Amino acid sequence: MDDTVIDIERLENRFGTNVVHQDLNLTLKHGEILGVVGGSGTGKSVLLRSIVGLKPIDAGEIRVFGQRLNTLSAAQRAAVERRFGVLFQQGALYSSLNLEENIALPLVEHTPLSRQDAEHIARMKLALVGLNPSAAQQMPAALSGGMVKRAALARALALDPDVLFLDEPTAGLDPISAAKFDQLLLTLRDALGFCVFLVTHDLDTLYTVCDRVAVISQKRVLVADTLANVAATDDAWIQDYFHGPRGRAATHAAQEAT
Ligand SMILES: Nc1ncnc2c1ncn2[C@@H]1O[C@H](COP(=O)(O)OP(=O)(O)OP(=O)(O)O)[C@@H](O)[C@H]1O
Repeated sequence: MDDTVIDIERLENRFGTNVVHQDLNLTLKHGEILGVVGGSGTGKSVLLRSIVGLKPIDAGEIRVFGQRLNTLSAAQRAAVERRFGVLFQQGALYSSLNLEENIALPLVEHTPLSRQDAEHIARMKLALVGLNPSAAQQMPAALSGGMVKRAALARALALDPDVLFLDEPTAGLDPISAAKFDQLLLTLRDALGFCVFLVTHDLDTLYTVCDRVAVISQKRVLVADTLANVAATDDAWIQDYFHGPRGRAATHAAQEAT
C-alpha cells in the first residue's frame, strides 16, 4: 500500500533572481513525524509555505493525498487545505481574542457549526493540549510562551487535520517547556494519527520525536532518512550540525533517556 501523503518532485521556488529551491524532492508518509532541518535561509519556511498554498511554486509538482495541487480549482484546493493544520513560527494567536475564541475561529469560518458549538469544541481542544479549562477565557498576552504554543497547537488541531505543519514550534521556549511540547506532540500523533511536517533547529526535538529527518542544503533535499543514517551522511554541514557540541549533547541526552 502506498503510504505517501505528500509527494514533492523537482520543486523550484525563487524570488526574483534568488533561487531558493531547485530540483527538490521529498515525501511525507502517513503517520510519520518528518523533521526538516538546514542552515538559516536554506528555504525550510518557504518549502512549508509552498505546500500549504501561501507561496506559488515556480516549477515542479506537489501532490497531496494523490492530487496535483497546481491542477486543482480554488474550491478543490481549499478542500485539501482544510485537511492541514498549521502552526507558524511567529504569533499564531489573535491578541484581541481570548483562547476559546481563537480556537473557535477556524471552526466558525470553515464549518456550519454555531459559535456556541465551536466554542465547546475549542474547550475540548484546549484540554487535548493540556490547558486548564480556566485558560479558555484568558487573553494570549497573559500566557507563558509554553502556553501560547499549546494554544496555537490547539488551534492548528481545530479542524482535525490529517497533516500538521509546525514551523519551529519550540523556538523561544525554555528547555523544560520545549521537552513537554515534544512529548505532547508525540502523544497526540500516536492518539490522533496525523502526520507532521516539522521545521526545527532544535536537536533535542529531532532526537525525541522525529521518525525521519530531511536536510535542506544547496537548494534541495540532500538526504531524508532516519536520524542515524542522516547523522552518518558524509557532508560538512551535517557533520558540524550533528557532531558539533550541541549535537553531541543532544545525542547524549537521547541515550540517557532510553
Ligand atoms: N517573501 C519573500 N520575499 C523575498 N524573499 C524571500 C521571501 N520569503 C523568503 N525569502 C527568501 O527565501 C530564502 C529562504 O527563506 P526561509 O525563510 O525559507 O529560510 P529558512 O530556512 O526557513 O530560514 P531560518 O532557519 O532562518 O528560519 C531566503 O533567502 C529568504 O530571504
